[in-house]
Amino acid sequence: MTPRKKLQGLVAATITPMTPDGQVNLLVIRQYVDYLVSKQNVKNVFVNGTTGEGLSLSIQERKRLAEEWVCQGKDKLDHVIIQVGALSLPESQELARHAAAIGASGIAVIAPFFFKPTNKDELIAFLEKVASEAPAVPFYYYHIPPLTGVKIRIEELLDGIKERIPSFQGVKFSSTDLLDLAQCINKNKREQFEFLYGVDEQLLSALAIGADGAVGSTYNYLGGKTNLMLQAFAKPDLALARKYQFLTGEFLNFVIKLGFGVAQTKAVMTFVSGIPMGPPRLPLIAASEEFIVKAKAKLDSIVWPKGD
Ligand SMILES: CC(=O)N[C@H](C=O)[C@@H](O)[C@H](O)[C@H](O)CO
Ligand SMILES: CC(=O)C(=O)O
Repeated sequence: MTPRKKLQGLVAATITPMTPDGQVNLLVIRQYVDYLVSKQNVKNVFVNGTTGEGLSLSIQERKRLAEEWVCQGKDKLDHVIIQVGALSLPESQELARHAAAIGASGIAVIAPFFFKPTNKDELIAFLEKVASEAPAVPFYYYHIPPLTGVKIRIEELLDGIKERIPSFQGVKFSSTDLLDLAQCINKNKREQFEFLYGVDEQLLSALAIGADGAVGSTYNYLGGKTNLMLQAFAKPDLALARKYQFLTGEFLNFVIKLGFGVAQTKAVMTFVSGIPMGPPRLPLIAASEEFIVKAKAKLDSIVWPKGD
């Protein structure tokens, strides 16, 4: 496999823009790319994941979106990772082949979550069948146990994984189990795997333990502030890094209490960026006007550290 730049820093888990009548709106992806790069300083994206409602889209919609992100991201984005996981193995394989054909920089696979793998061997068997359809494309496992119910620990999963999946590159780690993350990082130093953390409200803790970067929904609209947290951490100016984590956390803590999910993320991104993200797809229901008013007031009230 050709050597590539290790993925570090922030990756925006992209929202899937929709028209008011619920069609995927490809026309705003170009503007979306420019917004992420110029306003949030975020140059990596993770498409068709949780935030992108990837599992609520048809295969055709997923392919068209992946194509649009790769096409619009050309010469602007560093990495375009496509989430190709699906409940059906052949569909997942088809999406993996498609991602490879259009030149995606990586693929990620979420664990099947209706019939669930109950142990490491079952999970690896599934992942291997998908990865082998795109053998030259860096492969990420997407670990999100609160949504999939698949709780197989990553420490266990990674043991010997390169022999089964030679393209294995890393994990998108959306679990609060920092002990598991720490053990993975400690045991896999030689492998150069990438650990991308996915619980935005506690990214600083994951960085402290050695995460390389992060994939998350909030980097769509708080990417700039979170980049400043990363810079402070690298310096290191821990007091400043904490300040950023406390403030982004203050916003998330507030909206989580109101009820916060992908529908609300779409609404927040719409008022912050000005790009119409539209409604979510059923079974998700659009955020209420009351939520939007309160969330906007909260975000506007936050006083960020000076020098920014
Ligand atoms: C469950 C979920 O959507 N997790 C996202 C990524 O994995 C996060 O980016 C969260 O949206 C974020 O941490 C806010 O809670
Ligand atoms: C947060 C994330 O990574 C996702 O939406 O898939």
